[in-house]
Amino acid sequence: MSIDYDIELDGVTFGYTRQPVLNNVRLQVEKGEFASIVGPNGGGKTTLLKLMLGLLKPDAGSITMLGTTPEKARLKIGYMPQYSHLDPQFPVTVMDVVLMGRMRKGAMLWHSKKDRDAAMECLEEVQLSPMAHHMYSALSGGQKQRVLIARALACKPELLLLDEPTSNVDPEVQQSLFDMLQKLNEKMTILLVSHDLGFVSQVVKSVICVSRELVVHPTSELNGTLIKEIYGGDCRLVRHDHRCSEGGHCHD
Ligand SMILES: Nc1ncnc2c1ncn2[C@@H]1O[C@H](COP(=O)(O)OP(=O)(O)OP(=O)(O)O)[C@@H](O)[C@H]1O
Repeated sequence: MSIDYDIELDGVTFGYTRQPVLNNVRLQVEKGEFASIVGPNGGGKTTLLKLMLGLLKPDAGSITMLGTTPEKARLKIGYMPQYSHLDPQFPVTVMDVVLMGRMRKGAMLWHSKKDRDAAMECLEEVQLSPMAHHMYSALSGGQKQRVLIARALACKPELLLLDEPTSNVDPEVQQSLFDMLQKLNEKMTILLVSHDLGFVSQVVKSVICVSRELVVHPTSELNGTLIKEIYGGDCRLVRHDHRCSEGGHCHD
């Protein structure tokens, strides 16, 4: 039986200058997978996501997303960027922010009832529908993250790419984001970038380490030596007990 991959990179090399940021990257993420990219600052994680979205073009190698080119697949990929360019004080409602995810090239500036219904469904998904008409600026950090995830969901994606979804939120909020992402993973493939190996090792089935080269590990392989390899000498050790099997993943 052939395996269905949502993300396939073969021999991808890319550099902003002559110096490559990513070198000969090979990667396959199966449909339904929950995978994470980890690695040191400047290791090329965000660059890898931008290549997957077709926002950057590889110097060598090929990228297949949802069985087609990144450009063609883009409408079926929900993307939450690392730092939202949205001014947190900008006077927009929660609904306005989610509707931004429904905007298409050449689309009108007004939104149809269908758009509004779809945006409300996404807010229900992240348990924020009662706040649809609240000002975005009045929300907590964790609620803002949820709204941005709802915006990424608004295009009804088959694949969700999240760049640092847990930055600037406290452990309790991280836990609720974690629960929410696991629920979403029942319906779509998720790839997230995170510095937080503690968070990642609880959630995902495989960890993709990016530091110019790329290595994929099952989360069960994560240990102090490997973490040092990923992040360099000075790092916080994260202990976790976690097993992966074909039937899914579970905690000891
Ligand atoms: N637009 C750009 N022009 C030139 N160099 C860039 C550009 N964007 C990123 N870089 C460089 O490419 C390298 C990889 O950057 P990237 O943002 O992909 O890393 P990252 O792993 O996401 O880092 P972080 O964890 O800090 O977000 C870095 O050395 C960065 O300085």
